[in-house]
Amino acid sequence: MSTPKTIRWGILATGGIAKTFTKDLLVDPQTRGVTNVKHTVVAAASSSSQSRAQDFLKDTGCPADAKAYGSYEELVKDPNIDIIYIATPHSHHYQNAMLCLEAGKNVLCEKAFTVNAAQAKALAEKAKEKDLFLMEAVWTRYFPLSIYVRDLITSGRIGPVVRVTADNGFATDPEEAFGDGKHRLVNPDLAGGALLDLGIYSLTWVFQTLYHTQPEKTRQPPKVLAAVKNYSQTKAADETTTIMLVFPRSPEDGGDAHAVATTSIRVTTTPGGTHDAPSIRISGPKGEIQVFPPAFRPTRTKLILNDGTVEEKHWPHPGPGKGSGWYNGFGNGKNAEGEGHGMFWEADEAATALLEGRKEGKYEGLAESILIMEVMDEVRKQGGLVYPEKIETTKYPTEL
Ligand SMILES: NC(=O)C1=CN([C@@H]2O[C@H](COP(=O)(O)OP(=O)(O)OC[C@H]3O[C@@H](n4cnc5c(N)ncnc54)[C@H](OP(=O)(O)O)[C@@H]3O)[C@@H](O)[C@H]2O)C=CC1
Ligand SMILES: O=C1OC[C@@H](O)[C@H](O)[C@H]1O
Repeated sequence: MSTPKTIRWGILATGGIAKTFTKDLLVDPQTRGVTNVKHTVVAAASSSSQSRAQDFLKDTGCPADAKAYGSYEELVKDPNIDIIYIATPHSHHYQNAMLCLEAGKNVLCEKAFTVNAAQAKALAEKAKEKDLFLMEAVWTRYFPLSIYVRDLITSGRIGPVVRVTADNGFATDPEEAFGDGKHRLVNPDLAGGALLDLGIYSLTWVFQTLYHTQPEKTRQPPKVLAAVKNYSQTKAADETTTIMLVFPRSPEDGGDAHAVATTSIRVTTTPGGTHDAPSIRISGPKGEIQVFPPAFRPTRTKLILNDGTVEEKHWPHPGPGKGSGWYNGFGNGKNAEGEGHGMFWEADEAATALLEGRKEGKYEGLAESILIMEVMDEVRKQGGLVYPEKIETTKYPTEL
C-alpha cells in the first residue's frame, strides 16, 4: 500500500458550516477505508478579524502551526495551501472563488455554487484558463448512499426511472425566526431563500437520479415549470418553492421522465420530527427506491420491487466515536456516537482529484453545476425572484 498524499487545506470563512467541515476534514480517512489521501489544515481566514480565525483553528482542533489570517486576501497568497474551501453565504461565493482562482488556488466552494448561472460559467472559465480544480461542495453526491442509489438505477433494478419526487423543507415561522430579515436564510443581500439553500438538495436528488445516471451524450436539460411563494417580510427571498421538471428521453430509453422538487422554510419534510416517510421516491416500472430524510444527509434507503423484494439499508457516517457536535443552518445538533458528519467524502473526492490531476468533481462536474444554476435561474424568473444587482453581477471585483 502506498503512503497517502497529504492535501493542505485553507479555510475561507469561519461560520457554522466551516466548523463542521473542518472537524470532518480532521477525521482520520482510514476510519472510512480511504487510504490514498490525508487532509490537514494549514490556514484559516476570517473577514472579521484575525483573532476570530485563531479561535476557529483552536475550536476545530487544527494543527498548532496553522496560520490565522484576518482577511481572505491574505489567505489566497499563502503558498502552502493546495486547496481552499469557501464557506461564506451564497451571495459571496462568486467574488470569493474568483479571488482564489485569480491567485492560483484550487477551490471547493459551498452550495449553492453561485447566485446565478452566468457567475458559475465565469468561474468555470477562469478555472479552465488557470488550469485549476473547481468543484461545488454538494456533499450529498459523494455519500456511499448516493453512489448506491445511482448504481441501483444504472443497473436497471427498477427499470428506466419514470418519476422522481424530492422534498427538503424545515418548519419554522420565518417571520418569528428571522424577524429582522438579516439571517442568511431570508436576507436577499445574502441570496437568501429556500430555493438556493434547501431546494438545491431536492434538485440534487432529481439530477443525480434522472440526469447524471444517463450516458453523457444523451443527457438533455429539463423543461421547468415553477411556483414560488415569497417570505412576507422582505418579499425578495422565497419561503416555499415547487418545481416540476420534464427530462426529455428517447422512447428506447423509457421516454420523458418527470420530477417534482419541493422546498420550504415554513413546512417540513419531517412533521413532528418523524423520519419514517421517504423524502425522495425514485419510481420505475419494476419498483421504487426510497431515500429517507433529511435529503441533504440521508442515512437510510429502501428498495421495494414489484416482485415482493424489499432491501432496506442503513448508511452510517463513520467518525471519531465521540458524538461530535455538528451544525446546520437551523441550529446545532449532535452526531450519533461514533459518527462524523459526512462532509469528508466530498473532501476526499477533491483531494483525490488533485492527486489524479482532475479539474472537476467526479459525481457533479461543472457543466452539471451550471445546468442546475440555469434551472434555478428559470425558477426565479418564473417566480419573479430577483436579488440585488451587486450580488447578481459577474463583475469582479465588486464590493459586497
Ligand atoms: N453543506 C451543508 O450541509 C451546509 C452548507 N451551508 C452553506 O455554507 C455557506 C455558509 O453557511 P453558514 O456556515 O450556515 O453561514 P454562517 O453565517 O454561519 O457563516 C458564514 C460566514 O461567512 C463569512 N462572511 C463573509 N461575509 C459575510 C456577510 N456579509 N454576512 C455573513 N457572513 C459573511 C463570515 O465568516 P468570517 O467572519 O470568518 O469571514 C461568516 O461567519 C452557505 O453557502 C450555505 O449554503 C450551510 C449549512 C450547511
Ligand atoms: O446545506 C444545508 O443543509 C442543511 C441546512 O440546514 C442548511 O440550511 C443548508 O445550508
